[in-house]
Amino acid sequence: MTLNIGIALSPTWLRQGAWRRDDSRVEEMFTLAPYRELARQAEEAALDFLFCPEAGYLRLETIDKAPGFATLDSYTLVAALAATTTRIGLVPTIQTVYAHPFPVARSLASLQQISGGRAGWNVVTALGGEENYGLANPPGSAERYARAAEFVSVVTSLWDSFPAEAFVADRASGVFADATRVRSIDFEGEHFQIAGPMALPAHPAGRLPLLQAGASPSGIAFAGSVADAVFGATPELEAAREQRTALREAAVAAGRDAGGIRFLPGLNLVLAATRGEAQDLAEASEVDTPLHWSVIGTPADAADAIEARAAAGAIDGFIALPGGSRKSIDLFLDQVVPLLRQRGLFRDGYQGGTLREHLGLPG
Ligand SMILES: Cc1cc2nc3c(=O)[nH]c(=O)nc-3n(C[C@H](O)[C@H](O)[C@H](O)COP(=O)(O)O)c2cc1C
Repeated sequence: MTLNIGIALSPTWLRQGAWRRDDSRVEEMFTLAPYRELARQAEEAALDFLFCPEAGYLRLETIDKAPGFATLDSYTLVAALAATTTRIGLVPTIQTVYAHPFPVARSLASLQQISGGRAGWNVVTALGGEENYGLANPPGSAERYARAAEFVSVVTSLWDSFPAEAFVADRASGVFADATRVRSIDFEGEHFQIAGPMALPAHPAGRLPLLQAGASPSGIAFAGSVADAVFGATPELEAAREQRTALREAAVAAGRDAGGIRFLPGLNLVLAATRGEAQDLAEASEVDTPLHWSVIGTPADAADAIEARAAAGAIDGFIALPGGSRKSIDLFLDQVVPLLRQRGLFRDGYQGGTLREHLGLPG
């Protein structure tokens, strides 16, 4: 079995009290430098993708003590890294509750072009932040997912409205684009009215892979109909197995193959050469890990935990969230990933150039 492996591009190594370490380089957290370095290391380890969450608002209650949701904007950061990397996939998070599909479709199509087919999109229905969009309350779950379904449908129609093959650029005949293949979409939905077409062609690599995060029955049904992969928060193995099964059933209910959707839970990793050191690191950094599956231990402990969940049918891969200190990133990429390779759980090097290829999706 080949796992799909991403790594979070948010500064997970500064979480809770870890930013206070002498070597945390917290002063650089709003510059490109630490993320460019993480991207380079992750690409050397041939990971599938960089995954950038996005909260879009700040929790005032905790900002005095820890960064919380204070981060660079997800899309902007990923777009900057498209220029500093060549192989690794790039997955920003963009919410569908307050955004508008036309600029989102355009931004992602542009990212797909400038990255040479390495872009993806983590579709979320927003954690919060309604106060920043003139609303007193967030819309209810059913409404958010109905809008998300329409949003994704219109974005994909816009991507298809100017297909890659329509960009001809034939100097001899003077044909720039095959106008018969570029079409308006004239979309009239419940939430959006958009004529189109998209103002740039699709990339020949094909449609951007869609990730999704949301765990309610509506979220799972939505993922079943559109997502290629799902980011989850499942601390316990049994919960992970149940969510993976529910997602596979939702894909089948939506007329897709069960294997067309991959479950990739978050994996907190606080790593050190010995278990004792890892425990000390977790304690010193006040790392608190209730939300996600967690390993506090050695690289071998992490590889064992990953192998056990894969063998139990609980995961198709994971998104690494290294914490405690930057050392956890180094140990994950330099030691855990090679151990997974030795155990036949991860491919050797890149076998393609696009995110679709890294994820094993049909072209
Ligand atoms: C593991 C996980 C990660 C999430 N990451 C984000 C995120 O980065 N940004 C965001 O706005 N919402 C994020 N969400 C929130 C979801 O988009 C969604 O609003 C929330 O989970 C409620 O939907 P649900 O009831 O289907 O779970 C995340 C949710 C989960 C479960």
